[in-house]
Amino acid sequence: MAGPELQHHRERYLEGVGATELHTVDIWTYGPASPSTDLGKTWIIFIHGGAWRDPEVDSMSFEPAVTALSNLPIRSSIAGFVSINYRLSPYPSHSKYPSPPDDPSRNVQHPCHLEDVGHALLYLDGKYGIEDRYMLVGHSAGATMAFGLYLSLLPDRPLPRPACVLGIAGIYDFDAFVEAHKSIPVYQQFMESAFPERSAWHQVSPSTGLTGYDPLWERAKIIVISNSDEDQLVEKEQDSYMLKRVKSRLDGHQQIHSLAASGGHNEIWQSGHILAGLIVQSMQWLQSLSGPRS
Ligand SMILES: N[C@@H](CC(=O)c1ccccc1NC=O)C(=O)O
Repeated sequence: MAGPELQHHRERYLEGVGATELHTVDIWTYGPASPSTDLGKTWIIFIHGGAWRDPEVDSMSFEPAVTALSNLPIRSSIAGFVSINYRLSPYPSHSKYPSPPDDPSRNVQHPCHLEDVGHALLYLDGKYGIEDRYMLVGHSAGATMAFGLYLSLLPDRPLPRPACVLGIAGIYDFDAFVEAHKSIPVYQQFMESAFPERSAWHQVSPSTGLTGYDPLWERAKIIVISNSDEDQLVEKEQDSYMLKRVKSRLDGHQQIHSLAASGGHNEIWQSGHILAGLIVQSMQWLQSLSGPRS
C-alpha cells in the first residue's frame, strides 16, 4: 500500500511520584500527528489482555494488527494507533519473570489497572484530541477494562467519549467465569490477584455491576462484542452476559453488533490479521453511520 511509512514511538502518560515503567503508550502514526492535521480520522486505541498479570503480554501485542491494518485501504481513515500499558497484579509464580514484591509496576490491584488506562486516555485526549473519534479495542482482560471504564473514573476530568467500543474474548461476569472453569485453579488465582475482594465481584463485573455509573460504552455509537468458537480459554457465554446488559441499556442512537472472530484465544492478536479484520468491520459500521464525507 503506497503512502507514508508508519512510525512507532513510546510516550509516558504519567510522570512524577507514582509513575512506573508501565505508564506508557505505544503510538504508531503516518508522520507527525496533531488534532489539526488528522481531523475526521479515527484513532484506534488498544488495551491488551494477559489476565491483568502476565508480563509477556503487553502493549506490543497490538503490533501485528497495526502492521496488518497499515497495509489495507482503511488506513486512510485512521489517525493513528495506540496501545496502552498499565500496571499489573502480582504474578510470583511466573516461570520466567516472577513479580518481585517491591516492583511498583507489578503489585497493584483493581482499580489501579483501570485508573492507569483512564490516565492514558486523558493524556491522549490532551495531546491528540481523541474525544468522540476513537475506537476503544480490548482483548480478554483488556475487553473487561474497555467495558469497565466510566466517565467519572478519575477526579481530574471526565474521560473522553469513544465513538466505538470493540470487546474481544472479554471477561464480563467474574463469578460466572470462575465457576465455568472451577476445575482449573489458576482462573481463580489470577482473578483474585487482580480483584482480591471477592464480595465486590458482582459490583465490578461489567455485565452485572457499575450500576449508577456512566460507563464509556454507553456513550459509543457502535458497540461490538466479539468472540471465537475456537477460543479455548474464555467461554462464549461471557459475550451473552455483556450483550444482554448492553441491550438493556441501549438508546436509539446506538448500534450493537455481535461479531464472530476466528482462531484461538491468543491467536486473535498474535496473527495480526484476525484482530485487524475485526477492527476493519467495526470501522465500516462506524463509517456507515456517519455516511459518506463531502
Ligand atoms: N497468560 C495468563 C493467562 C491469561 O491471559 C488468561 C487465561 C485464561 C483466560 C483468560 C486469560 N487472559 C485474559 O486476559 C497467565 O499466565 O496468567
